[in-house]
Amino acid sequence: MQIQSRAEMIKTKPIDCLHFIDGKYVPSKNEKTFVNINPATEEVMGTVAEGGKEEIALAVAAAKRAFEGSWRRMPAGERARIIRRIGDIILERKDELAALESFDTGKPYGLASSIDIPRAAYNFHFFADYMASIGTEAYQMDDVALNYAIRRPLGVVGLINPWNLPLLLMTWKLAPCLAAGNTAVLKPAEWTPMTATLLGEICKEAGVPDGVVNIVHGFGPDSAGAALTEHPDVCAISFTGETTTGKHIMTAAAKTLKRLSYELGGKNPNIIFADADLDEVIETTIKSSFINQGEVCLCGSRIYVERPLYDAFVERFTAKTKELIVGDPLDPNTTVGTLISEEHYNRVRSYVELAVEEGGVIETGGKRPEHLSTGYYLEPTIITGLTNDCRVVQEEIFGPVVTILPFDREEEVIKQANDTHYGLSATIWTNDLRRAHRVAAQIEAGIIWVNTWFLRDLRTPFGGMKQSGIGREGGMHSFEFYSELSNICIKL
Ligand SMILES: O=C(O)C(=O)/C=C/C=C/O
Repeated sequence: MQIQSRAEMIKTKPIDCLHFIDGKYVPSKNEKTFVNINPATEEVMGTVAEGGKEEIALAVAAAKRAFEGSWRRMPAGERARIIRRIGDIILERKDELAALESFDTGKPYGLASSIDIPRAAYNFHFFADYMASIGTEAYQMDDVALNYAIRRPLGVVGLINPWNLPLLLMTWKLAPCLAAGNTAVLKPAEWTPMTATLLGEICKEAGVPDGVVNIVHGFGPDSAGAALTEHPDVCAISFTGETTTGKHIMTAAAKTLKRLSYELGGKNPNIIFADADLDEVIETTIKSSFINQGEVCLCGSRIYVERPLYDAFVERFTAKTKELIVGDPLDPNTTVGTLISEEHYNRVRSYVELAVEEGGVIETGGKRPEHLSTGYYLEPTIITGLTNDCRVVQEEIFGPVVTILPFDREEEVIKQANDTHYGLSATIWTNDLRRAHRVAAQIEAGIIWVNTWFLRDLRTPFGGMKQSGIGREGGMHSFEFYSELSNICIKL
């Protein structure tokens, strides 16, 4: 059955994407567009307006007007009600959004429907509630003076978003940005424009005033992305994506001294001690290795197993991996969909070839499934026999590819886990409570899970260290980024 005919079953069709500026859908001034490819069919499923300097200028001007207009003066309770309503409408349109997210990314429809879209709605619900509870600080200087801090919004904020969890990550930024009273210009990833486009009308329907949320499609360099990072009226940029792109944005933003929040790349260790519960480890490690085709910055792609458990783990994990179903993202039985694009597919494939050159053993996967001649499909891949200094163990692959290395001592695996210029997340499996705390405290990562993975409390600090990011978002940390504090000292 053709993939598109399954889409009929889901009753959603791909959409052409215009910019959303000042509350209206508009094409680029120069009418330029680019094509949107469905990664499962490799066919053009629509066109996308290609924005540049001009569209960014219009969007930032609209955001500035809206900021100076009603939005920043809106009572927090009213703003919270509108933000909560955005979450409600996302849930009302879940099936449509999940289908579009699956068309754009090639991820299984079931994953978009169960994780991506509900979490996008929750991002708004969480920050609508959280904003009511935040305070600031006050200090008495004996009977001489009283100090108290007030919190103000920044103004116009640029949000630059990745293609792996498009709506989840865009709303992870937009919700607190709005809750803090800012206005926003969003630049979706060029490969995933459709749910971002719908977010415009969803915000409008929820009561967001025109100009508060603006969406401009386009590319990075010499396009909408670059223009956003250079615009003098944009006072902050929150970016999720590759470390190299982050460095380019920092250079551009320096000229106007923009505040930056970065969640960048990762090459996350998954450390499994011999005392761990193997059934539990296997079940979760299948997810932390291959969910979303391994295209999650938090995936534990470097697996380290204590030697007594190594053979049993490799055998059981490989067998379980072979049971994963690679296929049509719209098929309810599919657990692994396509990679995002031909370019990314070739890049991930090249790492599998490199692994063999570096002496690795492909325990399973590494190829296009025979029965899938069209679409950017790659089998989940397990590689053993490498050493920690191999490029395949050091470099972010961002695909369904993991390496497994044995270790003998705690000190050794901590050293190996930290031997990377990344520092985003880590997973530790052990039932030894003291060891769990001791090892976690020594792993250089911003987010560390023990006996679980991707369990998210949105109040917690979220972000990476080293080359994996700058700053934290989540709970109060988001408000720290999306607002300014002023201390007022009153002489008594
Ligand atoms: O769970 C989150 O809030 C989040 O930011 C996930 C990021 C995943 C990136 O690939």
